[in-house]
Amino acid sequence: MKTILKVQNLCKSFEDTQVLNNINFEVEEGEFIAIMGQSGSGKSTLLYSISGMDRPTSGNVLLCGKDISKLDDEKTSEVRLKQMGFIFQHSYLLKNLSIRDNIVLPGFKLGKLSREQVNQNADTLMVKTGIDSVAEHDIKKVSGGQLQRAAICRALINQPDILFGDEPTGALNSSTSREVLDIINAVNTEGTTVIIVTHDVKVAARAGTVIFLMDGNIHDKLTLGKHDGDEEKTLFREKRLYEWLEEKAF
Ligand SMILES: Nc1ncnc2c1ncn2[C@@H]1O[C@H](COP(=O)(O)OP(=O)(O)OP(=O)(O)O)[C@@H](O)[C@H]1O
Repeated sequence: MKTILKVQNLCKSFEDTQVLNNINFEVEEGEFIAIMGQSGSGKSTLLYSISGMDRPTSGNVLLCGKDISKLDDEKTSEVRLKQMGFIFQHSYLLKNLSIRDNIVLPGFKLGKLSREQVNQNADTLMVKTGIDSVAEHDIKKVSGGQLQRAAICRALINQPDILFGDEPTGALNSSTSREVLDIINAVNTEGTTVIIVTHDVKVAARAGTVIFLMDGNIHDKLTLGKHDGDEEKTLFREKRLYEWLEEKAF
């Protein structure tokens, strides 16, 4: 297996408050990592520092062997557009644009493929995620679950190496959340590396490895192995994770 992301001695401070202390970990291509930890432990700060959304105070972040932590803003944006996809709790789709137009936008911006090819790829993604019937709808006229699926399609339009998520199902009800998680698992099974921050055991139990942050340090890791979609095994994974978190007094 190839290492896709290598985080070395990563520290992050805001003014005189150190939030991340010397974080080290590696992610293999095709892994699914969940980052958990108490509120304020530094989960989002870690996600932003390894995905070019924020700059570490010190340390290195190697993406496919290339240090992205010292790149200027323009180069960082380029790396993010080409190699990373992002989903958040809220979809942040652009108002007054259709679902399709939101999805194709990063593809047009990258300009690697023709507009026709980008549109075809958007069609494939929308069929896969079950939103092809609302492709031309205004984003104000679709459900929260459909919006989040559209956000996933937008994140995947440039075939990123890594899909990052910050509480990607945090605003969804439980059945919609399950459907979105199934999509994320399917994307991962097809080979995209996934790294998400979550408080939710049901979300983290979909990951192969759970990293537990405490006060800006990696306190522990739990290996659950690849999720294969089996519902009974999902329940077992959730139970295993609950027990592990209980040990940590989470
Ligand atoms: N831009 C910022 N400026 C100053 N302090 C910040 C900034 N961003 C985060 N922090 C601080 O860093 C610490 C970690 O925040 P972070 O959002 O990473 O935690 P978290 O584990 O994701 O929390 P939560 O689960 O509540 O979202 C907090 O004390 C927070 O106040």
